[in-house]
Amino acid sequence: MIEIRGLTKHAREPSAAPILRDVSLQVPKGCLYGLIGPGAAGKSVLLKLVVGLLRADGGEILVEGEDITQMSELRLQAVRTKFGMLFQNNALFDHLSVADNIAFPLRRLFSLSEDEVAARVAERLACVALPGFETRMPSGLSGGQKKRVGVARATVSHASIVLYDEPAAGLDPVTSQKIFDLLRSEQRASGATVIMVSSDLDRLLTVTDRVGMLYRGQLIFDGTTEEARKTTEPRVRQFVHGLTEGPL
Ligand SMILES: Nc1ncnc2c1ncn2[C@@H]1O[C@H](COP(=O)(O)OP(=O)(O)OP(=O)(O)O)[C@@H](O)[C@H]1O
Repeated sequence: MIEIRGLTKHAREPSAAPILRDVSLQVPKGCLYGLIGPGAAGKSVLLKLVVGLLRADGGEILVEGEDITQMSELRLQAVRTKFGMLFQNNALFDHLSVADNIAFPLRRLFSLSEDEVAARVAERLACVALPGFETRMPSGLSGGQKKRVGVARATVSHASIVLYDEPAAGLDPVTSQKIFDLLRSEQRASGATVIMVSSDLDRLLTVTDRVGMLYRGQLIFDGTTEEARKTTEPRVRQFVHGLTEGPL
């Protein structure tokens, strides 16, 4: 369970509007939560605050009951073992093989034998339909394959919370749908709590349980996927249905 209360993040320039303003939402345990909103609404910043990569200027972020906004870096590192994350633009390490990329969080956060690491990597590669790709280098992979390696890395430590930032950006429609289906089946199998940012609303909403919409740093909608589809809130309705006419 992730509970965000009154979260505020100021912009670097004091005169600019805050990046996030008094955002409160709950992501229940085992929920796949879709975070939507126009560009620069604050979605990526919210994910970075939840994982403690950025510090909040106000409010609380309770991760399984513990407020991470007040934690020391040392304590945060321990809490990060609960997290898996797929960043925007894959963020694979180009100088590391596929296997070393996937093993990275395992080696950093846990003390496992190399045999155990290799077994976990092979199992993850099979799950993302890339069996035997261990020794390949990221530069030799297609965009969709890189995303799948990213999914393997985000889920290799069996994290109870997984954050995905634009997991299918830049992929063709069929590959995108396969990535979303993969993320959904991973989430069902693991029971993880997931927050997913995506601008591919048509596909995102086929896999989410709940949806939140950020607009200019404020949460203007929080509800089930069904409620998001049926809402009469003009900005949310326009965004969810991709309408050209409306207040946005
Ligand atoms: N590390 C940071 N420190 C300060 N400001 C930041 C940081 N990262 C992003 N911003 C600013 O915060 C605002 C929100 O950015 P964010 O990346 O969260 O938007 P987003 O909703 O994810 O947009 P997009 O869909 O375009 O990726 C932007 O104005 C951006 O310039």
